[in-house]
Amino acid sequence: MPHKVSLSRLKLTDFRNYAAAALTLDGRHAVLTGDNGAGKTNLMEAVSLLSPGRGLRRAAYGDITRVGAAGGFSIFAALDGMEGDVEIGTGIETSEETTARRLRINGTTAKTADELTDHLRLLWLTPAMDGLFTGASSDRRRFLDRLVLSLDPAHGRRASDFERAMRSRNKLLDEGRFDPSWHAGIEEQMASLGIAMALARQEMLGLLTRLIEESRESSPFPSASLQLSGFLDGQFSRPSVDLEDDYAAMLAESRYRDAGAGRTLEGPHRADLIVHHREKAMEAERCSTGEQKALLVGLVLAHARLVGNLTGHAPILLLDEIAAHLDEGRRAALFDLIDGLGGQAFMTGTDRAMFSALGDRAQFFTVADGRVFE
Ligand SMILES: Nc1ncnc2c1ncn2[C@@H]1O[C@H](COP(=O)(O)OP(=O)(O)OP(=O)(O)O)[C@@H](O)[C@H]1O
Repeated sequence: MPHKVSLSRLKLTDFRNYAAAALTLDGRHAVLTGDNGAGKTNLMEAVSLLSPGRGLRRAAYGDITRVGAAGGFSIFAALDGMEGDVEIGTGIETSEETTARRLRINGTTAKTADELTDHLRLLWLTPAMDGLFTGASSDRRRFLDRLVLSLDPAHGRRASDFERAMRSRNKLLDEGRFDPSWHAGIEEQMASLGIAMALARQEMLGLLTRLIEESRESSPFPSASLQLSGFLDGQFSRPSVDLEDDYAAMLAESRYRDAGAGRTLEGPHRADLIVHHREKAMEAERCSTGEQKALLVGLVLAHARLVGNLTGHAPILLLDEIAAHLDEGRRAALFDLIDGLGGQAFMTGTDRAMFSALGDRAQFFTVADGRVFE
């Protein structure tokens, strides 16, 4: 069983609808129940900001600050983390738009938010992700990149460096500048970063596929088969240096075409994650709403198991309204599966009775009007 990483304290100030709130957790799962609009998802969002990036809503930091607050928001958390006890403080100073947040780990300012991944890994599933299989490919790419990131923290830097290089190339093309040496430098950089990104995604899918196959029999959820499409299709077994050379050559050849299109038409930014319902041999997008949800839950839990196996530390799970729409038997099976992952899960719902099968495996909190109590 992987080591359990668990939050023991959470304090919020001027965060969404919380002027001030504090939770003391005892290491079990945390169930948050309350009416619509009470602040359950806001609490999950606060926990999600203990990972790099903009959290589970991908919100602008300025929007997170409580309306009417004089300054910015802050989050404080204490946890038994991957390297032992740790205290994390994060937030922004003013409610004005900002792209950076302050981050202190054990009282020391962190250089980058990537340092958070030394202490905990977080995975989430929210109702906003329900349309993942039918929605835009950019959402699936982001989902996939989050999966990669939770195992390979360098993936985020790679992706943002690739984006930056691609923007420079697009700008040169837009300005009608076709200086071969300028382009070659940028395109070489794009090739090395882009191929590394694609290979990291492919490796992640390979690991996940193997794990899904191994646990197929015991899972109450349908199993997904996963493929990347749209970039390097069928070429992943080739040496990466050859892939880099080919991609750089492809970029060099397509300068005029890309200038006409106003963007770079080939690359890891065009890849898509293709998911099939394995037992039905059906594309996920053609499955029913309930089947899609079950596939997604199965996928996220398989990934949580993978992170636990590979890092030796179970990730913290944020599962927003996960038990809704499930019958009693399926809910109980789901809770057993979540508990069996060995980590701490945060779960929300409107009705406490929905979580009764968790019994004393969970600590129950009531959320009402921006207040939270046991
Ligand atoms: N920056 C903000 N300042 C103050 N209130 C905010 C801010 N952002 C969001 N809210 C409010 O927070 C409230 C709680 O939102 P949240 O999404 O957490 O509810 P919830 O308990 O998850 O509800 P549901 O069951 O409907 O999903 C909403 O009424 C929303 O208007």
